[in-house]
Amino acid sequence: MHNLVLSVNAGSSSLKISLYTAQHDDNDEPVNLLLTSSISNISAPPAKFSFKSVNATKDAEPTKDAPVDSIHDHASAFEHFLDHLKREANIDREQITRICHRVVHGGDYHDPVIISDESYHHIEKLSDLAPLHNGAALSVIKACIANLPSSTSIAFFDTAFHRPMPPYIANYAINQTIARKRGLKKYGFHGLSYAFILRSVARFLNKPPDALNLIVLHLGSGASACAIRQGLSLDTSMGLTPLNGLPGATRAGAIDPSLIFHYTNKAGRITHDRKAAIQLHVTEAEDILNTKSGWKALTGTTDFGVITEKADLSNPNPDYDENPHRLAFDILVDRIMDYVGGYFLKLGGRVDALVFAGGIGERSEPLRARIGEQVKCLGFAGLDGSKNEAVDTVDGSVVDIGQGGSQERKILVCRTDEQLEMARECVLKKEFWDEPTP
Ligand SMILES: Nc1ncnc2c1ncn2[C@@H]1O[C@H](COP(=O)(O)OP(=O)(O)O)[C@@H](O)[C@H]1O
Ligand SMILES: CC(=O)OP(=O)(O)O
Ligand SMILES: [Mg+2]
Repeated sequence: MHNLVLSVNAGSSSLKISLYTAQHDDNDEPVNLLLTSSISNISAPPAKFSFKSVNATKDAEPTKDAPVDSIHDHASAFEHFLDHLKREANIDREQITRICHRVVHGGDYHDPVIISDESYHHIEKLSDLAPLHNGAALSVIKACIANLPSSTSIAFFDTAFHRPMPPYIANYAINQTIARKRGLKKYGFHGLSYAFILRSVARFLNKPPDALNLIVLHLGSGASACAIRQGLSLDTSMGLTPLNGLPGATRAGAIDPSLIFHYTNKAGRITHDRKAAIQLHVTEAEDILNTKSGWKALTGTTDFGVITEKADLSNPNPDYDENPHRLAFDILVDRIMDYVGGYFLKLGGRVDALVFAGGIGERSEPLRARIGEQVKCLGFAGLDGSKNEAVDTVDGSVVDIGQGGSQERKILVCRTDEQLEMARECVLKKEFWDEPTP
């Protein structure tokens, strides 16, 4: 076996890894999955390690959510994965010829690029604009260069999907000379996920992607919404950085920008994390809003599953001082409504589907139920309760949870897979296979 493609997704709290064989001669699917691994809770230790070979009995026993004390960041998570791969899965590292890396902020890079000194430094320079992400991805890229020297690392960018956003949506109402000089505009993120979702929903609905209008909610540790018009990103809730828009595990989401100067008088001081693999130059305010806010600040947990359990959702008159979990839940529902309502209007009401994705979107049945109820006023038929409960029992990447079978506006769940999106594109792009590996 040779020509294996490893695909690595450094999220803010997780590292998700898949290994595929490249299938250049197969017209149907360019890749074939061999194994998946994920390390979650990286920012809320102990990290949890999972590993599953497609051919589990032959290769290795699956591992699920095993706590690992030695994992404290993305680089140590990746090293743990490599050790496991060597010990348990009987896979020779030399066979891995291409490694795809999800890089959240690409700035003005749109197409995927092979990692070179130049592209590495481009990504490094953007680290301050994605403080929870670019440095983490670079630490994994470094580990690949050290541990898998014969493979080619390729960066794929979350920002690329949002390139078609019209200027009146992507630009802020600030001085445009300064904005252009410094690249201060809305970039948008979770683009690899939105690309996967668009492709999967198009196949599910049997329509070409460029005929689809969607409102997609990618709700994970970082959460964002996206309006897709005729297969192109029209608007998205994250901005210059992944901080804006919906709140997340440790992120505040959109706030009045003046708030930071009232929150702390040290707002502008530059903070330094001496342990960080890449030195960041972010202010105290950015650090607070990125790492000490969101669900963690409101409730003490970053796990939205725990928040949902403790939210006492059947209580119609919650006491928010007594129950911060309910406050967190209701804040998320409220902010989602802002985007769903706004995007519905921007799409002129022509919406083929509302799609839930990401760790929360795929697993939180109560959150989907609440949103499903609220969007009825927009002409959605509402959720089918039993389909909503049974999502985990249905195979495939897309599940219809709406009432009836033929609604005009569907409500769907999509099991998003950024690793697969990158690996497919890697195999389909001839340029990544023409050059001999270094
Ligand atoms: N059963 C559940 N119900 C609601 N939320 C869940 C559940 N299980 C996991 N989650 C949430 O999913 C989040 C992880 O989402 P994911 O998209 O995998 O994260 P990342 O942004 O790191 O890629 C966790 O932080 C947790 O809050
Ligand atoms: C962009 C972003 O926030 O990604 P994640 O949700 O994976 O942290
Ligand atoms: Mg993610």
